[in-house]
This record gives sequence, C-alpha cells and structure tokens, in this order.
Amino acid sequence: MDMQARIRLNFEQSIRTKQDALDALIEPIARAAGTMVEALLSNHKIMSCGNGGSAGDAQHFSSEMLNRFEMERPGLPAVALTTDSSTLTSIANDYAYEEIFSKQVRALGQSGDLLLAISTSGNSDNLIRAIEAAHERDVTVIALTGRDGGRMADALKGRDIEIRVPGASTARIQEVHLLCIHCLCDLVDRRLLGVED
Ligand SMILES: O=C(CO)[C@@H](O)[C@H](O)[C@H](O)[C@H](O)COP(=O)(O)O
Ligand SMILES: [Zn+2]
Repeated sequence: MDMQARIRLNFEQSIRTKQDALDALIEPIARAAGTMVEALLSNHKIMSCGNGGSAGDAQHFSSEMLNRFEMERPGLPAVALTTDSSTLTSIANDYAYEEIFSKQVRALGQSGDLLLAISTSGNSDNLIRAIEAAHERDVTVIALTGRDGGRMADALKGRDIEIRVPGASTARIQEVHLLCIHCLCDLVDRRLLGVED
C-alpha cells in the first residue's frame, strides 16, 4: 500500500470508529459531565491519569480545566497525576510502577473528588490500583476505556461511570478518547456558564 492509501485508510478507520462510538457513548458522556459539574460546584477537584498517549490525554484534560477550553471562565480545580517526574520516579523506584498513581490518589484524594482514569486496554495495573485507591478515599471514577473494558471495567462500582470506546486499535480508541474529553469540557463549560444551546 502506498503512503497516500495508508493515510486514507487511517482517516477512514478513525471516522468509522467515531461513528460506531456515537450512539454508545452519548449517554455515559452526558452522565459523566453531570457528575463533573456536580463535583466542581461542590468545590471538589478532578484528578486524571493514564500511560503513554493516555498520559497526554490526562494532561490535555487538566489543562483545559485549569486554564480554559473554548469559553472565558475562571480556572477549575484539576490535577494530572502524570506530570511530576520526581514523584513518579520515586514511587516507581521505592515501591513499584503499579503504585505511581494510587499513591498520589491516596495523598490528594478527598471524599467527593473525581478520578478520570484513561486506558485503551483497561488492563494497565497502575490504573487498576488508582481505581482501588479512589474507592478507599470515596472518590468517584470516570473511566475512559476501549476494547472489552478490561479489568478496569470490573474494578468499577457505585457511582463510577465507564465510557468504553468500541474498537480494537489503541490509536483509534485514543482518537475517540480525545473527542470524549473535548465533549466533557464543552458540556462542563456550558452547564457552569448557563449556556442553553
Ligand atoms: O500512544 C500510544 C499508542 O498510540 C502508546 O504510548 C500507549 O499509550 C502506551 O503503549 C500505553 O502504555 C498503553 O496503555 P493502555 O492504553 O493499554 O492503558
Ligand atoms: Zn499514540
């Protein structure tokens, strides 16, 4: 396959994955946005985490909360657990890589806060541990997953929400995760600012 055909295929697969996800994800995204608005209005914060590209997504989300998305508004309380290299390396070095997020959730998480946990496979151990730590702290989890939801889907409980992208390719799932994150930011802004349409 030549390069141009390959590019066309990537675009087409990305479009198809988004199209397939639309009907399945409208309801959980709306519910997750409602949960975020409720938490933010009660002065709670949103922590976020993920590995690799999903670490970038976690930071993408927190920057749009802390700074702004598309509308002018005060910054909102969010913290990406993926950014402090001293904390990440010391936890991984002294304990285990699996603990890099859970230890931060135990230190920072307070009852009523939220954790946005992002994984395409749903099987990353450090995210499973972060979810367990969130439950210990009465922190509700919003999970962006893919494939069959993996072990993360099984770890969720109570008011937790899973936004599971139907698909098998990590890259394509990540592309839909970013769209979900932008939907969440858009809905949060509109609800907080009272924009009707
Ligand atoms: O961005 C990509 C692939 O597109 C990679 O960096 C990918 O995020 C990494 O392999 C992650 O470790 C995958 O973790 P997960 O999505 O299965 O939790
Ligand atoms: Zn990637």
